[in-house]
Amino acid sequence: MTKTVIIGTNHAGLAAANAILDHSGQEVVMIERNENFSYLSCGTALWVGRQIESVDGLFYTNREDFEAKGAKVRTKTTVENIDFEGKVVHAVTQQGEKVEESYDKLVLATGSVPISPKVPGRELKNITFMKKYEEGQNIDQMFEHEEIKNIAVIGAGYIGVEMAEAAKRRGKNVLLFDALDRCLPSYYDPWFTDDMDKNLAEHGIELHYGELVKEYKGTDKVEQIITEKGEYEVDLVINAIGFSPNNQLAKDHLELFANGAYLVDRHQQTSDPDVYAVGDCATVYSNALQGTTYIALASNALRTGRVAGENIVGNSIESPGVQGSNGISIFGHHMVSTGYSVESAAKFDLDVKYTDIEDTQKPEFMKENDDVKLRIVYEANSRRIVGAQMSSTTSDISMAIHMFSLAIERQVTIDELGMLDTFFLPHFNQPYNYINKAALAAE
Ligand SMILES: Cc1cc2nc3c(=O)[nH]c(=O)nc-3n(C[C@H](O)[C@H](O)[C@H](O)COP(=O)(O)OP(=O)(O)OC[C@H]3O[C@@H](n4cnc5c(N)ncnc54)[C@H](O)[C@@H]3O)c2cc1C
Ligand SMILES: NC(=O)C1=CN([C@@H]2O[C@H](COP(=O)(O)OP(=O)(O)OC[C@H]3O[C@@H](n4cnc5c(N)ncnc54)[C@H](O)[C@@H]3O)[C@@H](O)[C@H]2O)C=CC1
Repeated sequence: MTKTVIIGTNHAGLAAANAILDHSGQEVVMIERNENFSYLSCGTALWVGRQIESVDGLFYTNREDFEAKGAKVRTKTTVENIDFEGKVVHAVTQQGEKVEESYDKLVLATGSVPISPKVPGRELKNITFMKKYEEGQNIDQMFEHEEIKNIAVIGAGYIGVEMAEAAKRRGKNVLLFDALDRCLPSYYDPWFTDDMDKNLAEHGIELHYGELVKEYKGTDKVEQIITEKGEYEVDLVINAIGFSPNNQLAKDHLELFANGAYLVDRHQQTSDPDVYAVGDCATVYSNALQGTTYIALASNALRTGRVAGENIVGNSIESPGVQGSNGISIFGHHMVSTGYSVESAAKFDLDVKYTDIEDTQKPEFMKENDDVKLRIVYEANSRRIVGAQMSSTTSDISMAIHMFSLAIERQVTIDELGMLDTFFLPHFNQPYNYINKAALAAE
């Protein structure tokens, strides 16, 4: 009987536990410092912005599901340290009781922690992050109060843009700050983010780009934000300037990636053969980069958790690697991307070209139509596709990006895409689909 201890039971830890518990003869202990399980943080902005009726649906499992499969589940229990020689995990419960668990195999699924801007006044009340369920609940309750009028969101990445929309949907004044000169810089080129910035501004969100917070001012609660460009009255600050891997428990024992994530191979194994790392605390293999990188996404957490679990029970499977596919929809403006944008490719020294198209999805003669914008990024010498970005204000384009994700994984070239068999039916497509057209136009 192999005994596996899993530290952290959110998306990655749960996926690993499920993969192991699907096989007999396994002992699994799951340790989690929070009380709740499997919270889909992506729903926070939807709930706070009242786009969904309740938060209840944002939990997709619970401890009873895992106990029914024979796992021992320790919630409200924080792992304090790990004896890697003796293979023993030391933890403490919220009541202060010391517990320890020996292990044959260990899965680190401790996720990520929000990056906190080190500015004076950050300890004032009404300055919050947006990672945990409780933080989302707290923001939601504060939005109930009339006097909470001016909301500053620091960071115009995924969380920041989604929370800015949520606050605006609740009738608040919203100031959105970012260190860079646009929103969503990690995954999209300006050709796309300019449209999103226009969409945000048209919905009354005040954009403060290229503006760094220097200080928070107030007596007990935050009242003002000071930047190098001005001073702003605020009642609530939401910090969303990125995550860093939570490597607290093993940073002195395991090999680390440049940003501190646990370095893992394609089996999710760390430099200690009995220790696996999954989700936001670990690296991933990028098929676009053809190398190791760090991409914190729930989609990666689920897949890496499963790969680790399968390897622990003896199925020596390899991760197929990832493309960092992602999407966002703000006031009905949909954007999806996979792999690298032109700007992010440059950061990774990928020498790329790109081809763009703006088109309608159906023939002009159709009464109703959908707009679509597509950029395909490909490596200059190999001509293999390394990225794609798409947007539409009228239709769901998410399925198309999955095709580009597979194309990157399988190293399809831009020339192969030009003659890809895409069906023609006026209700859906033109005789030459916009994907074919963009690829055929590639230089
Ligand atoms: C607001 C928001 C919206 C998001 N939206 C999306 C989205 O739409 N799509 C997407 O793909 N991704 C999204 N993400 C990112 C996604 O949530 C993360 O990539 C995902 O949660 C990573 O899962 P994980 O299990 O690796 O880590 P985490 O979710 O960070 O979970 C780690 C767990 O480990 C526990 N833990 C840590 N240390 C200890 C310890 N010492 N002892 C015991 N327990 C410990 C923590 O309490 C936590 O429960 C969003 C994130 C946020 C914050
Ligand atoms: N739809 C989706 O797929 C979603 C994914 N996520 C994931 O969760 C993780 C965390 O999301 P975010 O916190 O939004 O990170 P992010 O990396 O997407 O955005 C962080 C933003 O903060 C800015 N920034 C950095 N330092 C700053 C500073 N000092 N002052 C002002 N701005 C600063 C950056 O320029 C960037 O625009 C990301 O990995 C993201 O992929 C989160 C929400 C939704």
